[in-house]
Amino acid sequence: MKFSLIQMDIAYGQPEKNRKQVEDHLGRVVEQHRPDVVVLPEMWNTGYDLQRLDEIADRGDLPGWMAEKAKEWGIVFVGGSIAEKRANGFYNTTYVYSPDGNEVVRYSKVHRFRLMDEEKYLQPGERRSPLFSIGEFAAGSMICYDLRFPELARSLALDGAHIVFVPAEWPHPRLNHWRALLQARAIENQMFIVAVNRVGKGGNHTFCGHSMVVDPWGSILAEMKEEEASLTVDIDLEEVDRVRRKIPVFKDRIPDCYF
Ligand SMILES: O=C(O)CCC(=O)C(=O)O
Repeated sequence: MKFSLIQMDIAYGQPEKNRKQVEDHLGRVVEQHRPDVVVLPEMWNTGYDLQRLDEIADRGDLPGWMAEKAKEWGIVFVGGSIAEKRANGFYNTTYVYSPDGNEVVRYSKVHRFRLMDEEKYLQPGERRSPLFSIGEFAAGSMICYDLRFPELARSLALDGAHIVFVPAEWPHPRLNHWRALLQARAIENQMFIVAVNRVGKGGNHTFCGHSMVVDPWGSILAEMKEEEASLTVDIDLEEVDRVRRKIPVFKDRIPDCYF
């Protein structure tokens, strides 16, 4: 199965410009590589212009637009995440669509990143499983800072996830954390991690790119640098079961010992 990661710059607080950029990237990537799955970065419609969310957050247009794109291109579309306005506030939400344009899951980021003031502007997501299917395999999604909470990735793995997507806007100077945590989550849960970060500047932050695919053994199958680019990787999801048979971590867990 082919997975395309779109590592893009995001125009600060300019949703229309960003939608056009996504449309262009998507068309190019799909025509060139014919992927089965395409993944975008976090909050690709607005960037971290949190103070202007009332003006710029999506009010219900983008989910329908992403559904159409999934159908037009016949892809599983992991729509990164978008800033959206709901009746009770703003959320940072991932929508995933099947190739026939149906929504298969939506997940709003639960852990809010104080270093970038998320708790002042965004509501935490509701507690429900971000699990969905890609063919016969279970997949899950989390968003950026969620990566620091091994419990979430472990819950997805315990629910059967073979692959977890991590759309992000992860800034410098923590590139070393990004790389180490992605590998750690893949190794400890013996699953694929497909992580899509943005590049460029926004507000006071410079984002570090290095989107990558990590396999269940912890090897980085492919990694981008710090420029706008896309990456298409062939992933054999059956590798998860092979690794889990080799070192049967999930059989050897002793939940009673974990206080
Ligand atoms: O955890 C980090 O260092 C970065 C997290 C982040 O930038 C985010 O959640 O948007």
